[in-house]
Amino acid sequence: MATLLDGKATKDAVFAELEPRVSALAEQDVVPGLATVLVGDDPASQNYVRSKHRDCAAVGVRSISRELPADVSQAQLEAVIDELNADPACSGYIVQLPLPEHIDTGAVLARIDPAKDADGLAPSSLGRLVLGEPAPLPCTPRGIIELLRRYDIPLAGAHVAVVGRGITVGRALGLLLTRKSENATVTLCHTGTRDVAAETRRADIVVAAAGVPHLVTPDHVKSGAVVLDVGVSRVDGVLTGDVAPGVAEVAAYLSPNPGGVGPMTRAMLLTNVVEAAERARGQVLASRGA
Ligand SMILES: Nc1nc2c(c(=O)[nH]1)N[C@@H](CN(C=O)c1ccc(C(=O)N[C@@H](CCC(=O)O)C(=O)O)cc1)CN2
Ligand SMILES: [Mg+2]
Repeated sequence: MATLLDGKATKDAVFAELEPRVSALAEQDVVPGLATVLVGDDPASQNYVRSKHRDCAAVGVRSISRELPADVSQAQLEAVIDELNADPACSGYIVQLPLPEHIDTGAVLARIDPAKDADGLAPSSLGRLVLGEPAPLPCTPRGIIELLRRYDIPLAGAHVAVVGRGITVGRALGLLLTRKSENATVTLCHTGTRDVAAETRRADIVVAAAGVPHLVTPDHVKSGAVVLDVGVSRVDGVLTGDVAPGVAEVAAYLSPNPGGVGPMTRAMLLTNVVEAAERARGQVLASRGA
C-alpha cells in the first residue's frame, strides 16, 4: 500500500514555522493581514473562506472579510478591490474563485495590486513566473511542491504527468516544475490528449487535477509512482477526488483527497501573506535607509 502524503500534518508544520516570523513582525509593530473577497453563497466557497479565517487566527494573522451578494455588479466588486489595494491593514488578499458568470474574472484579477496578490493568480504574477522573476506563487502548485519536498521526493529529472490545464493548478504547476530550481520534465495532459493513460503510465509523479471523479485508475499508474489527487468533485454531496481507490495499491506514495493538497493550499496562502508583510516591512526600512 502507498505511503500517504499527509497534507494536514505538513500544513501544521508550516504553520508552526510561520509563527516565529509573525512574532518577529509583531515586535516591529507589523501585523500581517489577509483579506478574503467572497461573492455569492456557494457552500464550498463559504467553507474554504471560513477555513482561511481560522488559519489566520491560528497563525496570528489579522483577517478581513468582504462578502458580496451573487448579483454584485462588476463595478461594485472592483470598488472593493480598490479599497483593499488602499487598505494598509491588508498585506494580501484573495478573491475566492469561481466568481459568478456575469463577472469578468480576468478584469477582477488584473485589478489586484501585485504586491497584495496572496494567490499568485493575478496576470502580472503569472507573467513574472513565466519570465522567471520573483512573484507570489499560486498556492496549490506551491503546496504540491512543498509537500513533495518535505517527503524527500525528488523532482530534478523526474517525469511529472499533470492531468488538467486549469490556471489555479495544472498550467501554473507546469510553470513551477520546469523552473531550474525544480528541473522536472512535465507532460501537461488535457481533454485534447489522445491517450492520457499512456502519458501517466510513463510518469514518476502523476498529479490528477482535472476535476473528473476517479479519472485516474490503477492502469494509469506505473508501479512505485507518486500520485497526488487534487481534483475536487461532489458526487451525491460527497467530496470525490480524481484518483480511484485501487491506485493506492500500485503507487509508492499517494496524496489523498481530502487530507493532501487542500490543506497545503491553505498553508501556502498564509505563507504568501506573511512573505508579503515581510516584503512590505523591508521596503519601509529601505526607504528610511535603515
Ligand atoms: N482564489 C482562489 N480560489 C480558489 C482556490 C485558490 O487557491 N484561490 N482553490 C480552490 C479552493 N480552495 C482555496 O481557495 C481550497 C480548496 C480545498 C481546501 C481544502 O483544504 N480541502 C480539504 C477538504 C475540504 C472539504 O471537505 O470540503 C482537503 O483537501 O482536505 C482548501 C482550499 C478553488 N478556489
Ligand atoms: Mg465570467
